[in-house]
Amino acid sequence: MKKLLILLLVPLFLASPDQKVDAQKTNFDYLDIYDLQYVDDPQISPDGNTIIYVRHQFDVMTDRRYTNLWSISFSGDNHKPITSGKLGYGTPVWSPDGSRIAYTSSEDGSNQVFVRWMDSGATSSITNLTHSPGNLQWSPDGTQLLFTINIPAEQPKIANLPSPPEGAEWTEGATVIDQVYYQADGSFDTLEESYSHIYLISAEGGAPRKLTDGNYDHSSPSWAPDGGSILFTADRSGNADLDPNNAQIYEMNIESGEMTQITNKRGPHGSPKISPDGQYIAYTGYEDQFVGYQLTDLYIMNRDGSNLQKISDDLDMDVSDITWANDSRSLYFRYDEEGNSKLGNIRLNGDYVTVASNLGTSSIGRPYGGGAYSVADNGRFAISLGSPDRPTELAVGHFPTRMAITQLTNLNELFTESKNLGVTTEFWVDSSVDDFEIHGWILTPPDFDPSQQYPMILEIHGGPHTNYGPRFTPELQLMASKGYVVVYTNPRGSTSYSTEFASYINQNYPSEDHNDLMDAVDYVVDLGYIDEDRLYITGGSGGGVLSSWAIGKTDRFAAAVVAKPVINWYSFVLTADMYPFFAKYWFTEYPWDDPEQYLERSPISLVGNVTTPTMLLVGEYDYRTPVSESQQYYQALKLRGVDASMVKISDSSHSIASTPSNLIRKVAYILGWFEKY
Ligand SMILES: CC(=O)N[C@@H](C)C(=O)N[C@@H](C)C(=O)O
Repeated sequence: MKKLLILLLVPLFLASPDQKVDAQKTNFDYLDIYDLQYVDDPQISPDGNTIIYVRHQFDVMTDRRYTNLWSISFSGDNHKPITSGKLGYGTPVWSPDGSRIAYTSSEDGSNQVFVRWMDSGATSSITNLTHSPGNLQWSPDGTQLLFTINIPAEQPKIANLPSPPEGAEWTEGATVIDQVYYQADGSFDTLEESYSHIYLISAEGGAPRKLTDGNYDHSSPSWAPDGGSILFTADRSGNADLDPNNAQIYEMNIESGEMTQITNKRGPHGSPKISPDGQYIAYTGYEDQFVGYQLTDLYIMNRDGSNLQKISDDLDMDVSDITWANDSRSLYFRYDEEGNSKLGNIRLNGDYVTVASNLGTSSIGRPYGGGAYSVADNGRFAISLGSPDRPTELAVGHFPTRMAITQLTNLNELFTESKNLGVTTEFWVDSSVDDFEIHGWILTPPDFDPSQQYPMILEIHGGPHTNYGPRFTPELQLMASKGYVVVYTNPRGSTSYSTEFASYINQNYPSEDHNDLMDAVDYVVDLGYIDEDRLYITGGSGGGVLSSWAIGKTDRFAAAVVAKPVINWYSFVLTADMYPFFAKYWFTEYPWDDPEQYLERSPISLVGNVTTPTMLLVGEYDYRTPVSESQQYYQALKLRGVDASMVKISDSSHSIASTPSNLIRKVAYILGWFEKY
């Protein structure tokens, strides 16, 4: 695999000239993050003439991300705002005739559905909801909209408490928890028990009609082309919480409310969509094997569920975000291939082609995959276009004629013109343990000169079933701008290569993924410009697992920052927010039945070897890899007399990069720790 590519790339890399810095430009610095602008969720009109997209910006005074809707024609003219201000406007959807858009906004204080008439600009909120709407879907005739909201269930009452005397100041009280999911990373408060339901509302407003019932979650609603019924997914078994990953597809007749279950195989059945000719249902998913990673495939079947066929056999990469082509003969889909996020088109016989590459996200953190697209009836499409050198912009193209993909926006032109950035170079390295080849990237500092010696940071991704790629990453650019060579890779377990590569670490994590990381370090060190006394290691979440595992195996790193790690799988599955999934899919037994299985792959089992000065870094409200994981490692290191510190980031969930100031803190503490050693 990839031998030829290595031969081509390595000499190219070795021959690369010094990176010249422009004296007129300054290096990318912490506060520059607030100047970045990102394009997201581009929605092309049904006639392909206009694109509405969501523009992300950051406010340095409130430290918040705000979003507005902008409009631009397919030719790139007439670029103008639809909304303005420092609030949240998002999820735009065109009505089928292109005369209106629906979107959600918090401009009235709480999130509501809005409709805008495109010719006059008249805009109105059409809901008065007490909970945030999502998944807006126009009916085919444009008269109605579907949406979902989370409705709280009745809360338990265990104690009959006396009321405090008039004027008394008692403490707050108690939080009563009796549901399986009582915390979710990103929500700082304890969760109320709630269920997602589908609603229907007239596109001109009025009282919404609740279509679904019961204590079950209902997701991904979509219309049948005749408007008479809808599809959605739900796990109505009554045991969805403890037995996750098992959503089935249902069809509901809108008039009668009658519901038919269409699928029955155990496993996730995601995003069902009926073909425009009404003949087929397409969905993404798999038949559950109860393992940490399984490939998400694309299936089609008849409307009644018969003649089920997997059509993505040739792809061997996860399929997401499917959209039927207008002629019902193919589907557009998103996938990641070798660390590159792409838009594809697949015919019903399984033949597929890449329509566009380098899709980008609006993340200011690390270089994870993702991206968004939409396609008009005539094959014109809009994508969020990424690049290693700038934030995500808007681009358009046409399928199947394959007109050149044209970047329409340049929101960051002045930024990129005034900044010296690090340069990203790809490499592949042979695994030292088997036949896999490991893909990675080197981000060199703006003034890089290969005849000099540089400190190097190995930065490791989490998931573990995700991928990094040559994408714009403010987090790692900040490290490069401070003079570090930053190396990041996709060790085995990463997605976007093959099922064999991603599933290698099923119930086997960490394992040879550690060797892959060390092979990448050896490769870059051998290039001759790394000061081996200044090798550093960091990584977050799954990357926290692998960085703490690494310092238990080797003392080659001068210092480590283990960010939001899992240190002890036993405690992790009993404290993490998604514990039913982790316990059932990442391990074969519960921890009390087989503690050995948990301990042997826990970084805490290697802490007795660690001599590397180590900082732990975690968000104070991280409910995915809870603070107690970092504490265990910190306390063990202290007991052993190893240099250690622990940084708890205030007001932060697992997604430290979701607030600019917290991302800045994360990088500054990492670099501060490395500078000490
Ligand atoms: C499935 C999941 O949430 N895994 C976490 C342990 C993780 O590694 N998250 C990654 C994506 C991160 O970088 O936060």
